Amino acid sequence: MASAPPLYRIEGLTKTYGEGDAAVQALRGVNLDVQQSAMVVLLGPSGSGKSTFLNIVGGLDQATSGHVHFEDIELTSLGDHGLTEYRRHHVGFVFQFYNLVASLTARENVALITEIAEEPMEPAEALALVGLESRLDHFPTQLSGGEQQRVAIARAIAKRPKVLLCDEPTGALDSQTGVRVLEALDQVNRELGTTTLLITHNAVIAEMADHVLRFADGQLASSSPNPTRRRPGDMIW
Ligand SMILES: Nc1ncnc2c1ncn2[C@@H]1O[C@H](COP(=O)(O)OP(=O)(O)OP(=O)(O)O)[C@@H](O)[C@H]1O
Repeated sequence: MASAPPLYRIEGLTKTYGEGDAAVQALRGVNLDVQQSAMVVLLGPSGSGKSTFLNIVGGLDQATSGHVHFEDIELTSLGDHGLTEYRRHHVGFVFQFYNLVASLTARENVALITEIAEEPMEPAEALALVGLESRLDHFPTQLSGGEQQRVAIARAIAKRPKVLLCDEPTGALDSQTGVRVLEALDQVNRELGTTTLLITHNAVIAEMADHVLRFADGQLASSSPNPTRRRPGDMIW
């Protein structure tokens, strides 16, 4: 049986910030296919281009040259309106800081997104998927950092995006709390098949990936499948 086509096909991607003497080449020609439903972990030193790459793939930033094909859409040919539509329909984001609305409960924070989505999950269902079924009516200040991050994940996946892009989602958390957050991402990837790209500085986290990308100096230094994908709870920090 033929394998499914990749979700993303990325060719010759470059990004230069600024001009002349001040120009910074953040990406210098990245070529990559991302398979449907994969859990992909991105590693690399600070400044190697990971966030720039994720921001372009997520339609938050424009490439300088090259192509990003998402299914039959070529992101690099879209203007601001097209990129906004792409993000709205297909992409969920999780960042290091959770950006929850302090005056709203967990359920209400998730509902903010489901109100504008086409076929969203019930907020309670999204929160149950990340293990927060008993925290629906808690406010952010009544939740731990890890629980707040799991609300942010529920909010990102409640619109059933094809892709979940996570930039240092455990960066502000201790390792035990971080593992619970990674378990939530692992669960979402396995149950919903949401293709997930996750940036981290912690190389151990690569053990939960199907595929590991290592960035160095704006290029992909390596792109390798992981022989055994571990559950986050089985990873040793
Ligand atoms: N908006 C910007 N304007 C100018 N330069 C930028 C901008 N964003 C990123 N850069 C530069 O591009 C390069 C790549 O940055 P990027 O944030 O993608 O790296 P990173 O691998 O995600 O780093 P970190 O792990 O520290 O987040 C760096 O040299 C950075 O200083």
